[in-house]
Amino acid sequence: MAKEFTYTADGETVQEWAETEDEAIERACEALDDHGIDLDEEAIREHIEVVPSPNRIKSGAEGVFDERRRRAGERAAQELIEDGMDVGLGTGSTTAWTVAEIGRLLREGDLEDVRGVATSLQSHELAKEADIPLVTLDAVTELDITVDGADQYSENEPTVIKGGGGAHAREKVIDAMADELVITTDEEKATDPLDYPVPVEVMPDAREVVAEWVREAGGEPDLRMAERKDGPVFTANGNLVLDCDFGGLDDAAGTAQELDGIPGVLDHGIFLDMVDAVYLGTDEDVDVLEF
Ligand SMILES: O=C[C@H](O)[C@H](O)[C@H](O)COP(=O)(O)O
Repeated sequence: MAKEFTYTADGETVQEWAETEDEAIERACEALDDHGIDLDEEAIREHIEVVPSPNRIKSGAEGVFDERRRRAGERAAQELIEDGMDVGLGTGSTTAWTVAEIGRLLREGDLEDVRGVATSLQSHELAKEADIPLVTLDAVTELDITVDGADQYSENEPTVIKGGGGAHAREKVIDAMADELVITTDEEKATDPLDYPVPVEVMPDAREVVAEWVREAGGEPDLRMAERKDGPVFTANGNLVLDCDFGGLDDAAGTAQELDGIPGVLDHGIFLDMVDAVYLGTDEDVDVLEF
């Protein structure tokens, strides 16, 4: 988790984040000086909160500090999580705010007895740092709710595309186990029909033949390459990811069915008819779509 300083005076907001509290204080002092505001270190510390670290999330500071995603993620935690719930904790920049907010509500005594199941190592680490008690996936068979993110959502059907961070196979299990699946996202990710290239997790040795079968199903597969490592991305399950461009998914159910039937595929990123609600952050507020 990173640290963020926020201070508002005379209608002006000074906001700085850093990986450590000391760095955040240093940046806050510089920013306050620039604004001619005098605040001592103790007061600065009082205005520092724990926030998700952009260095550990694929979309970086631009995604994590997108106000619309932050608003949606936090609002979902405030409105949906209740005492005693077992909660699936989604992956990505938007649900990172849900995880951070659940942690804050627990620390401040506004929530109790909540247990989380992480959908990825990223959300596991975040939840640990946010002091959310965690249980392993094999310790539970049902969840009260999962709050997850999406790479694209539809305003007209309860289907999303996920897996931009390669976490979709585990996410699909945890999303399916929940009585309620709520997607947190921002208004820019709405598209009809869905056309985000579908992430397909595939056994490494089977990548060429699976790519061929994806082509026969009408998709154009592209092996996902790593950014700070030579070669391709390996998932948490030791597999590869083919990003498969099908153009617009006029028949999402048909495409999902074809991908389900390909040997060597662990899972794909079409989450068909799974969504109960979408919390979408807008520039001003959070809108809720219910299905
Ligand atoms: O594999 C990653 C997940 O499916 C994420 O939930 C998805 O990529 C959305 O992430 P973000 O909220 O950062 O856009």
